[in-house]
Amino acid sequence: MMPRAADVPIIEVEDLNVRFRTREGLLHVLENVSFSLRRGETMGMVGESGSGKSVSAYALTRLLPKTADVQAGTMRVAGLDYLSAPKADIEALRGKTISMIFQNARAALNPIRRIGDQIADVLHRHSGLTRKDAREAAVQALAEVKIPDPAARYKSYPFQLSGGMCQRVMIALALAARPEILIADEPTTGLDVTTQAAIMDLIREKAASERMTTLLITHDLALAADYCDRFVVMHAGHVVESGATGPIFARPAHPYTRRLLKATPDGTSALSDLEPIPGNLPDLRKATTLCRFAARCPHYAADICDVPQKLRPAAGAVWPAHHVACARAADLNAEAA
Ligand SMILES: Nc1ncnc2c1ncn2[C@@H]1O[C@H](COP(=O)(O)OP(=O)(O)OP(=O)(O)O)[C@@H](O)[C@H]1O
Repeated sequence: MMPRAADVPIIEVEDLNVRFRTREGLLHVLENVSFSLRRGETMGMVGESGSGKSVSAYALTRLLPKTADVQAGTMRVAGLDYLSAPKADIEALRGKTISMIFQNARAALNPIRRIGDQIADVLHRHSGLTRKDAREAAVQALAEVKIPDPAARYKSYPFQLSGGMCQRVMIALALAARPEILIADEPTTGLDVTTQAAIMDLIREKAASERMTTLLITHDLALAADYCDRFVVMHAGHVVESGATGPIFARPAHPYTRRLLKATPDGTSALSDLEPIPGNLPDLRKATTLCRFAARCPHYAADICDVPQKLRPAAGAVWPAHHVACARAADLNAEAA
C-alpha cells in the first residue's frame, strides 16, 4: 500500500555522520544520527551544549564549513535527495522552503540594511507582494514579534537594537518567507519569559495555520515539553532516545535523559532540587558505536554496556515510536516498575 502524503516525512535523516577536520585531528561530531519529521509536526532536539544539535541543523541547511565531511545513508528534505541533488538545488531550498533562526541573531542580520527593509525584501521575493504592500506587511510582522512601535523601528539598523530585539527581528524574517520547514536553534535565548512565550506561541500558531514543520533545538526541556509533539535526545553526537513528549517525560528510558530531566527546573523546583549531570562530554576524536555516556553513567556495567548501541523500542513503551539506545534500559525499566 502506498503511504499517505501526510505520513511521508518531510525530513528524513538516516545514519548521518559529520566529522570535522581540525588541527587536533578528526572530530566525530555526529555518528549515525537518525530522525524524521512529518509535515506540520514540531519536534524538539535536546541535549547539553556540544551534543551536536546545531551541527545537525546546519547539515539540513547545508551551512556546514568546508572542513566538515558529511556522510549519510538517507538525507531527504522536502522531497529533495541531498545525496544526489545538485548543490544549487539544495541551496535553493534555503530561505524559501527552509528557514532557520540562528543562535546569534545580530550576526545573521545584514548590518547595513534597515531591519524593516530586510523583512520587506523577503516578503516581496517570496509572497509576491508589491514593494509598498511588503513594507506594510513588514511593519505587521514586526508587531507580531512584539517589537514596540514597529513603524518607527522599521527604520532601525541592527546595531541600534538590543540582542533580544535582533532575535525577534530574525524570527520575523524567518517566518516572513512562510517556510514549509522552520529550524529554530535556541530561538528564545536571551528573551524575557513573557516575550519568549509570545514568540513560541507565534511559531506554534504559524505551524498550525500553515502546517509548518518545526525543528526546535533547545537546552530547555521544559520548553520542548510545552511546544513539541516529539523529541530526540542527543548526547555527544549520538541520538540516545526519541519518542513522543508525554511518554518520554513520564518514563525516560535512557539514563542521560533521566539526568537531563533532573537538571531541568519545572517551575516548582528550587535550585537545590536540581541535579547537575556529572562529568563532561567525551573526547570526540574517537569514532565509536559504543555508548558515549558510559563514563558518566551511574548504571554502567562493562559486561552489558560495552557493545554497539542502536536505537531500539524502549522496554514497556506505551508508545510504539519510543526508542532508546541503552543496553541497560530494560533492566532500569524493570527496577523502576
Ligand atoms: N566548525 C567546526 N569545527 C570543529 N568542530 C566543530 C565545528 N562546529 C562545531 N564543532 C563541534 O561539534 C560539536 C557539536 O557542536 P554543536 O554546536 O552542534 O553543539 P550544540 O549541541 O548545538 O551546542 P550548543 O547548545 O552550545 O549550541 C562540538 O564539540 C563543537 O565544538
